[in-house]
Amino acid sequence: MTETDPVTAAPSGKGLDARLVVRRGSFRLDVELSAAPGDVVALLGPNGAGKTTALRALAGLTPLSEGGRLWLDGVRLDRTPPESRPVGVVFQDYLLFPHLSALDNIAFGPRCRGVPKAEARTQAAAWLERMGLAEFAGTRPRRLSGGQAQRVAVARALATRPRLLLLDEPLAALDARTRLDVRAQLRHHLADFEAVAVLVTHDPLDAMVLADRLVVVEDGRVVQEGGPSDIARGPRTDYIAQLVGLNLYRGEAEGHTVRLEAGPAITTTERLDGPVFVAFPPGAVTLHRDRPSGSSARNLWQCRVAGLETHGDQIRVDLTGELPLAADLTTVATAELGLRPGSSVWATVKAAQTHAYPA
Ligand SMILES: Nc1ncnc2c1ncn2[C@@H]1O[C@H](COP(=O)(O)OP(=O)(O)OP(=O)(O)O)[C@@H](O)[C@H]1O
Repeated sequence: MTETDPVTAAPSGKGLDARLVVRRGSFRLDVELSAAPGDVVALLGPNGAGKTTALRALAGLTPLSEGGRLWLDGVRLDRTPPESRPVGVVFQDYLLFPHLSALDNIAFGPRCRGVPKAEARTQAAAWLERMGLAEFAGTRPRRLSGGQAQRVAVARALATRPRLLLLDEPLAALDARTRLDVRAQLRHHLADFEAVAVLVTHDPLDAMVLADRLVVVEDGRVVQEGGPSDIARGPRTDYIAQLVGLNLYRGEAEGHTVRLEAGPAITTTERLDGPVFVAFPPGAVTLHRDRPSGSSARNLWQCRVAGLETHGDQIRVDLTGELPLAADLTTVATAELGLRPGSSVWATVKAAQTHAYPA
């Protein structure tokens, strides 16, 4: 039984309305989550942030603690046992029944919900067809590839016509190529899905491609939420800035100058006053061996190379010094500058390439 307090009034309207309060040892999750039917929400966050705990609470596998609530389509769910919830779950490692064929794996859900066997199998065959897997109807899970198995798992969850679809790192176990295919197909199915979908992921690309809205969780709390492009343009924590590949600083603006809490000032194009964030991409940073004399860049800092790593077709240079920052350079530029850990360099960033916004 849950320890949840009775909630007096049912929220009006369809969709999900939840406050997920869960205690696990010294960890406390407290996350508000609401979504309309048709919404795809991604829960994004670092290891240990509480994403899986949130998903387990939605599925009913972990009880809510005091102060929590969970409503779906105007019905209170937190006292409903997991198997009776209109919830479909897709796990990262598929969890298909090994002794059942692909078709019977999908038919299992409708069967459990009282659909007669022949009808459940007809529905399952239609799902396999939709997934492009008709020829694998009689195949057992161990003979399916990772991508095929994950599609069967998605079909199995959707076949029960859930009002809430939960996806826990659904692409994490797939190799890069398969991931691309399954991501595209999943996007298509989620776009057609008429109820609420909640996706847990580490991968910002999965989140941005699959979800309409991102909810970023750190240490059991929501630290930022919004559309993918809003989050990418205006990250509000170091974790999110890293995720979307931006250098991020906090400071106090006075006109075009932002004095950082620790470190130097940054000149920006936006005119602002008061507490702000300033962000710029690593690609906006130019490095010089010697202090540049004729540079028009307003922002010039002396730095030391802390590390170098390959990042796509570029080299990501990790810099410490007056201002810790990441810079992206071509391999040729890195070689020409003779950069190695410990090298002393000057970094410039044009004001026009920074973006400042209220904190
Ligand atoms: N059974 C448990 N008992 C006590 N604490 C737990 C238990 N399971 C998880 N925790 C703690 O709860 C916190 C949240 O874990 P959770 O698995 O939800 O995070 P996550 O965001 O899903 O992380 P990851 O991305 O690594 O899967 C962590 O601090 C973890 O140590």
